[in-house]
Amino acid sequence: MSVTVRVPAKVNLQLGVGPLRDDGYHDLVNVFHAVSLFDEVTVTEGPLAVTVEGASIEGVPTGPENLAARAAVLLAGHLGVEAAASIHIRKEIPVAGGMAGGSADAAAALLGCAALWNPGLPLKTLMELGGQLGSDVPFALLGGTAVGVGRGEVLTPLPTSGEYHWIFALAEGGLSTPAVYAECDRLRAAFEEHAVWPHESPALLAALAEGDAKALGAALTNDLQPAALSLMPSLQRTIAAGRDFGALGALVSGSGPTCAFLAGDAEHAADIAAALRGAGVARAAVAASGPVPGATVL
Ligand SMILES: C[C@@](CO)(OP(=O)(O)O)[C@H](O)COP(=O)(O)OP(=O)(O)OC[C@H]1O[C@@H](n2ccc(N)nc2=O)[C@H](O)[C@@H]1O
Ligand SMILES: Nc1ncnc2c1ncn2[C@@H]1O[C@H](COP(=O)(O)OP(=O)(O)O)[C@@H](O)[C@H]1O
Repeated sequence: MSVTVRVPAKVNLQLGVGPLRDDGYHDLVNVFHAVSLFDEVTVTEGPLAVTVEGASIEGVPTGPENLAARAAVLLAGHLGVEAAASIHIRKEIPVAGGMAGGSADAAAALLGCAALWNPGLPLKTLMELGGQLGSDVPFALLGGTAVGVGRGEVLTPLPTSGEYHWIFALAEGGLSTPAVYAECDRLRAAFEEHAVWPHESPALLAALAEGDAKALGAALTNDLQPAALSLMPSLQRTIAAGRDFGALGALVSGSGPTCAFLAGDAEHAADIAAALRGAGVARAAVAASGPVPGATVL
């Protein structure tokens, strides 16, 4: 028997990063938004294995360290069953791109394996297990738009109106999430900036509730952006180009290096994507929309 799960990428609409905690993590205010770039994960009963296909899959492990395999092993342990899951990942989400592709695959594997081994398992249990695998995994199960606090794993769905049109400029190569957090701490220390306790942005929440893309564009923020730009200065040109081409908002997605641009409608998004491709400031530029549902069995 086999189950296929479709799971979305995320962009962070607000990433407020608090001080470094004793456990090596930062307290966050992390406004997640699921967008229509998807990985597809097929789980088939059989010996534990991972295969990956996609146009750009360099760096994705196929051994037990793949987050999808770790998810299968964690769930099997929780249920007291054998981790008999042969996992195939069709990758569209950029790797190490700040769009939570690995977390998405872990979420999809949890849902797919649960469908095979214990179909009645509550989503809440899967989200708790997901939080043990990575801070972004619970959101990939939930989808939509939500604010995450703690490490980002304690989620509250946010009310939104309408559909938002995005362009994602993909970079050559990736950025390591721990390295970007470490660079954020280094820059803060170097400039004697004291990390303040982050709060949800009232302007952002109002824009989302009203479906006001222009106001949302103006309210997008990412405290990791200076660190990502410091590690990959070429991203400054990418961000500037998107603004020049009329994006309503522009920022690095999470820990980067993918850059996200907000457009007024689908046509505007297609125009900005074409202009970014023509300007040669990105490996690729793809249009997508949000919010979309979280991991879903097909
Ligand atoms: C930055 C964000 C924004 O959503 O994602 P990406 O943009 O990389 O996808 C997340 O905070 C990444 O979440 P995730 O990729 O699940 O990270 P984890 O596996 O939990 O942690 C990896 C490492 O990132 C750092 N980390 C992560 C979360 C957090 N709140 N504080 C941290 O300092 C720690 O160094 C940790 O060891
Ligand atoms: N299923 C997976 N897909 C992608 N990367 C994975 C996966 N499992 C483990 N990884 C590792 O996680 C790293 C971060 O990948 P990813 O989740 O795509 O990026 P980000 O954390 O920037 O959103 C990769 O470089 C890779 O080594």
